[in-house]
Amino acid sequence: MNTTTTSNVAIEYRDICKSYGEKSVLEHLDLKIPRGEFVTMIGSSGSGKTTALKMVNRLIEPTSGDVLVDGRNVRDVDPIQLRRNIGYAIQGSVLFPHMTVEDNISYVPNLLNKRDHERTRKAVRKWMDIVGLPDDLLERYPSELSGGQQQRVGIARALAASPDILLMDEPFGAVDEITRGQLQAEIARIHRKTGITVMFVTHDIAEALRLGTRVLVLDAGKVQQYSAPEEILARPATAFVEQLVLRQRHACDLPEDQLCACNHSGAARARAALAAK
Ligand SMILES: Nc1ncnc2c1ncn2[C@@H]1O[C@H](COP(=O)(O)OP(=O)(O)OP(=O)(O)O)[C@@H](O)[C@H]1O
Repeated sequence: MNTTTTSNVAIEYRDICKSYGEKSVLEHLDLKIPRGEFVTMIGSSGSGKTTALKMVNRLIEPTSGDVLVDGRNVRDVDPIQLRRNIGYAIQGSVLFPHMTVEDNISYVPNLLNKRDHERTRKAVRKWMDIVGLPDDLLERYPSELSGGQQQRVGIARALAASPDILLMDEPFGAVDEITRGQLQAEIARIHRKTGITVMFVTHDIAEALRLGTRVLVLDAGKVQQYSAPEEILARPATAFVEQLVLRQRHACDLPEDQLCACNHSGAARARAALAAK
C-alpha cells in the first residue's frame, strides 16, 4: 500500500523529461521523496543525477513535467526565495574566498535576520560545533583551511539558514578516506537530529547504502530502483542494480551469499532482511 500522501511529500518529480538538443538525459521521471528521507542517488556517469538534483532549486529547468517542493510547483516560486529554504553543498570548495569562515557561514542567515546579528552569531557557532569544527577557525579564510575543513564549512553554510531540504552533489568526493568517513557520520547525525530532507548524489555504492534511507539508482535517465538499502541489496530490481550490489560485496571482500559487514546501518538492516528471507 502506498502511504505517501501529498502532505508528507517534500519533493516530487512529475513526468520529468530533460533533453539537451537531441540528447535525452531524463525520461519520464516520476518520484516522490517523503519529508525527512535521506535519498542517495547513484548511477552511471551521465545518467542524469546532477540534472535531477538541480531541478529542485531551479538551477536547471526541465524540458517538460513539473517539480514540486512542499506541494508547490517550483516554476511558481521565485528562485531566490526557493533557494533560501534549500541548502546546497557540492564537491570542492564553494566558499567565498575573500570572506572569513564566520562571514561565509553567516551570509544567508544575515540576509534572513538582518537585525538580529547576535542570533546569527550563535547559529554560526552551533553549526561549527555540529560539523565538528573548532571556533578558532572562525577568523580564517578558506585558503587557510584543509580540504576537509573547507568541506565542513561548506556544509555548515548550506545548513546555517535551517533549510527544510538539503541538496548534496558528491560533497565528499574530494576528501581523503578518513575525513570522508567522519563527514558521512556527521551528515547522518545531522539528518537524524534535524529531520531535514536530504538528496545526496554519490558515485560510491557503499556511501549510498550507508547514508540513504532510500537509494535511487539511475541509469541512462531512467529509474532502475528506488528502495530502502536493504531492499536494494536483497532484491536488486535490474541487472544494472545487481552489478552495483556485486561491486559492493566485492569491495567488502565477502562471499556473494553474504552482505557487506561494513559498519553501517544500511548493511545491518540488509543483513537482517536477508536473514529473515
Ligand atoms: N548544459 C549541458 N549541455 C549539454 N549537455 C549537458 C549539459 N549538462 C549536462 N549535460 C549532459 O547531460 C547528461 C547528464 O548529466 P548529469 O550531470 O546530470 O549526469 P550525472 O549522472 O550527474 O553524471 P556524473 O556522475 O558524471 O556527474 C550528461 O551526458 C551530460 O554530458
